This record gives sequence, structure tokens and C-alpha cells, in this order.
Amino acid sequence: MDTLFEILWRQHQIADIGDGIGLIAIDRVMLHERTGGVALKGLAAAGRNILAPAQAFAVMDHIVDTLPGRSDDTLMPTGKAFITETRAAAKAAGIRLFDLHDDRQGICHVISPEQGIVLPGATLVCPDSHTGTQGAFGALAWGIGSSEAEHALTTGTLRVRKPATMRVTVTGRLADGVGAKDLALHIIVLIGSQGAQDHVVEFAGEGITALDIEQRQTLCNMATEMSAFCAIIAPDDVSLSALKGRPFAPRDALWEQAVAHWRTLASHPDATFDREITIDAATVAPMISWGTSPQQSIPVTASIPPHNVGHPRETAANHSRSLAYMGLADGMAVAGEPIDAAFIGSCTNSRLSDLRRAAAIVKGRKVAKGVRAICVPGSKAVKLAAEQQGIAATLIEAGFEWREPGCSMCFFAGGESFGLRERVISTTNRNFESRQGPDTRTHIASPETVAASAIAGHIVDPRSFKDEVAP
Ligand SMILES: CC(C)[C@H](C(=O)O)[C@@H](O)C(=O)O
Ligand code: SF4
Repeated sequence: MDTLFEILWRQHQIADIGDGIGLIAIDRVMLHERTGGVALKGLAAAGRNILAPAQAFAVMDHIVDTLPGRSDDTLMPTGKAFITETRAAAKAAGIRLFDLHDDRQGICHVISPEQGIVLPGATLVCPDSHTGTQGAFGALAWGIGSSEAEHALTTGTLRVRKPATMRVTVTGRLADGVGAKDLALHIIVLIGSQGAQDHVVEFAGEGITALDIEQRQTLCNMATEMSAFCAIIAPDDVSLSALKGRPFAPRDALWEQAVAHWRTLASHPDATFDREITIDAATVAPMISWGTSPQQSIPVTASIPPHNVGHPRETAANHSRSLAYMGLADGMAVAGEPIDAAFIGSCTNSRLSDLRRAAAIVKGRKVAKGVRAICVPGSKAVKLAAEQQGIAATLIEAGFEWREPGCSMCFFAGGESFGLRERVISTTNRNFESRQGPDTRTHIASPETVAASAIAGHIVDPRSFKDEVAP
């Protein structure tokens, strides 16, 4: 009785190499300028061709400047070369490139579904750790290294160690004001940030099927922070309607044929998983991270617990180091901490519905004095839609900077950053030391919590912030 993962593995396994490793057929390769250009250059240097150029796609997202009027110049000292070399290599290789000024440009994991590149039942790889985001569509999508990307491009295959399976079933529905980001942090606190290592995580249950497709992507994105091999959600009406009519998705009779196949893709009711976890959606509250790992998170209404309480695999030394780095102490509430900046963006929470929920919170209000608030839409398509729908105007009116799409301040190594030791509340997925700038103190949370905190000037529960902030 197969799980969805085992069905997709069987459908793509060309050979069982032994030792738990399969030779897997790869349907799509996505590349970005930070790691993908390296793979393309490596192939060219070795004189190898790309087996199926029509199935490989490159985009500029990590290093590109997100200020209006941008060019190939970037804040990352060696950044320009990544951009120009990726462009040249993609052209020489004859693959599609969504370049800086292309209307389809954006963060790789955001644009792939927008363009219909990811499809249910397909295998998709990208030299980027958050590729599992795209498992929200029922694809087997996982992150690889640059040299694996070279191998996938030139052979259409990869050797893969077969991961174990884990199902996270969410019963009931999330409460109002609680979203997929909160659910993801709740799960990470429960199982730890290594909790899903070497596992494919299938998310299932009413709490998952009730999520819209963008929330599902947020959840699958955060599976990387559980150290999962990747995440997957069985395709259904929600995911299929999100892909219908997309530029690279099949059309007409081919679409119907594909749908008939995709409808068969689900774990058998009697399938057994190596691990099973069940979560009652009613127990999930808006979450906030207090430390330097996503597992160091708490409900926004709670106080920082002493080490080991609810935080598996956390040593006392780790716990103290995180607190010292963050300028916090045991037993403190994180709510109420003044912030220097608020960031809405990244492949976790930069889609239209994320921005819409943030805008609903800030509408008619102003970002607190002294807080730098920035919104970076995940793609040009998101940006244009947000502008057309008045979402951008609401955010700008409130005092948010409105930027061009890209990874931006999710990732200091791309060049853009917040200031020394600044306290930032952020919709991103990683709160590691110096992730968003030199010694920045990042708190990760949902778009609602980030938006509400930007208005309040301190970390706040989005469900009750209106009581604390005058309209
Ligand atoms: C630069 C890239 C390889 C990296 C990743 O793989 O995740 C980045 O996207 C990140 O989020 O840290
Ligand atoms: S938005 Fe952040 S997490 Fe996502 S791919 Fe870019 S750098 Fe990585």
C-alpha cells in the first residue's frame, strides 16, 4: 500500500542502484543566478550539453538589487558577475531565462507555479534548499547542489538516496488569524529543526485541504526548516485550478489527460508511513521565534521557556547563546519587544494573499515612528497584481517601502541587509545569526504578525494589536 511519495518514486525510478539509492528521472530543472550559473558554467567547461533545454529554466532572484530602477549592479561585491555570467551561460545553453526585466521574473519557487513549470506528479530539482515549497502542488520537488544540477541537466537523471516517509496530519481547521506560517513553526517546535531529516513529509488532513494553495506553499517551504528531504501535498481541486491555464502547463486535451492521471496521485488509505504525527489545528496560535533557529519559537502570547521545554535537541549552551545573541532572557515575553524593522517577503510569504492579509492589517494605519518597514513581492506578477488591486497603495500609504521582486533581505549574502544588531520581524523562513545583516536579530512570524508589529512598533499579537494601537 504505497504512499504518494512511493508512487512518484516508482514512476520515476529508472534503476535501483542498490544500497538504498535509486536512479531517478528528472522532469524539470530550475536554476538561479547564485548557484545555477555555477552549474551552467561547469557544464560548458566540461563541453557537455543539456539533454532537454526546454525543461530547464533559469531566473535572477538571489543577488538582484530590489530597489526601483535596478540594473545588473548589486550590493553584493561580486554580485554583478553572477548575474552577467548566468545570463551568458543560459543563452549559450539555449534554456529559458527569466531575466531582470522580464515580467515573469521573481523568486524561483514563486515563479515556477505561476508559470506552470511545476506540475503534480513531476520531479523538479533546483540548487536551492527551499525547492520543496513546490511540493504543495503534488510534485516531488527537492533541493540539490550545483554539481548535482549539472548531472541532472546533462543526463536527465539523478542518483538519490531514497528518503523515509513521514505524515503530518492536521485535524480540524486553523482558527481565524492563524495561518500556515504559524502551523509550520508549531510543527517545528514540536519535532525540532532536525525532526524530519531524511524524510519526505506528506501534509494531510482537513487542516491542510482547507488551506489555499499559497498557504500550502508556505507550509511546504518551512519543511526545509524541519530538515525534510522535501514536502508534498496530494493534488486536489485547489492545486489543479491554481495551475490551469498557466503558460507552461499542458492545455486542452493534454490538460484533461494530465488531470485524469493527477487525480490518481494520493497515498493509499492503508499506506503506512515510517513516522506519523497528528496535530489538532485548534491548538495552533500565532507564533514568533525568539532565538536563532526556527525551533526556538513560541506562541506570541507566551514567554521564553527554559531550555529543553518543548525544544527537542536543544542544549543548554545553545539556548543561552541564542538568548544572548537576541538580547533576550529566559521567562521574558517576546511580545512588547521594540523593533527596528519589519520585512514582508521571501519564498515563504511574498505571494499575493500574504500581501493582501498584511495590507488588511495596516489599512488606514501608519508604521510606527523609527521602524523601517519593507515589502518585497515574490514576483513581478505578484507586484503587478498587488498594484492593480490597491494592495501596494495600502502598504505604501502606511509607510512600507515597495520594492522590485527578489530574495532581498531574506538573505544577507545577496548583498541587501538590515543594520548592525537591528531587531527585525520578518516573514522569512530563517532566523539564523546574521541571516539578514551583520548580527541582526531576526524574529520570524506570519505576514499578519509582521504587519501588526510594524504598526505597533513592537512585537504584537495580530489578533489583539488594535487594542494597543490607536487607528
Ligand atoms: C543561495 C541558496 C543556495 C540558499 C539555499 O539553498 O537555501 C538560499 O536560497 C537560502 O535561503 O539560504
Ligand atoms: S527568498 Fe530566501 S529562502 Fe527563499 S530562495 Fe531566496 S534566499 Fe532562499
